[in-house]
Amino acid sequence: GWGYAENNGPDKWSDNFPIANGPRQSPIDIVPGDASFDGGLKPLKLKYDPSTCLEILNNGHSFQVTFVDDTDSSTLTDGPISGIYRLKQFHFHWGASDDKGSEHTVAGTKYPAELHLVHWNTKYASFGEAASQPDGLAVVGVFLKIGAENANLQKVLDVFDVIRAKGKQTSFANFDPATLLPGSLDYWTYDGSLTTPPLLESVTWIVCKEPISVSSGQMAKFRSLLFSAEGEPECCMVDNYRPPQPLKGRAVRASFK
Ligand SMILES: NS(=O)(=O)c1ccc(NC(=O)NCCCCO)cc1
Ligand SMILES: [Zn+2]
Repeated sequence: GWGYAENNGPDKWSDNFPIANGPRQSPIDIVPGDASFDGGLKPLKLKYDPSTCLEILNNGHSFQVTFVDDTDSSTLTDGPISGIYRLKQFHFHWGASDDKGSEHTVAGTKYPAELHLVHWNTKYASFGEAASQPDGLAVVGVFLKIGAENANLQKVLDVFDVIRAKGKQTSFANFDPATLLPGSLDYWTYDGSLTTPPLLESVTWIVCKEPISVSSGQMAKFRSLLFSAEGEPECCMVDNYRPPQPLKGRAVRASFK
């Protein structure tokens, strides 16, 4: 299956997923000077209920925290979208060293990691149905920058020992993903895709301008996870990011001046 190695990584994904060369692929390099301020963009409205937090899983590509999404308890509204989008999961992408790891870049700058909060449009019956629609998904991206230890993030890192290998999962209750958001919710937005196979072109991307902090020691903890399953040769989960893709004429709008 697909991965991030030389033989199955981003340069090979188009073999099985030809949409990899499509017109609205993600991530992209965001050039602030090329983004156009849109006064019509509303502030993001994120309303998360910690009691909808369900479990944490190592899926062999990243780790993800999944949420109960059978009611409108944890939602994204306003911002660049219309209607109600429900939180399904959040996950991260990161590098083997602090000089790389984010998927989106800002004027060529790579951050050590990037958080993705994945939401689906409730005008569709399910995440899977929404994922195949051009307005089906909305992903909020938050950059992580090396600095002070992040106590909220540490709550997630503290369970890594039990999900070290691919396929491991454990219950993870009462975590509030709002604690991982930056102080300012200024954002850039553009039409894009999933950044991993199936690379579906169904994502309204909402990338926050302000990063959150992570310490170098915490980044080392991310790198203690494994791409490999128990009983397989150990392969550290690092560099699980897709590089920026061609903009192909897309507009990037800014919610701020
Ligand atoms: N990195 S990302 O663009 O935020 C992302 C989010 C979800 C997924 N995929 C996912 O949740 N499920 C895969 C199956 C989608 C079709 O049902 C892949 C990439
Ligand atoms: Zn992602």
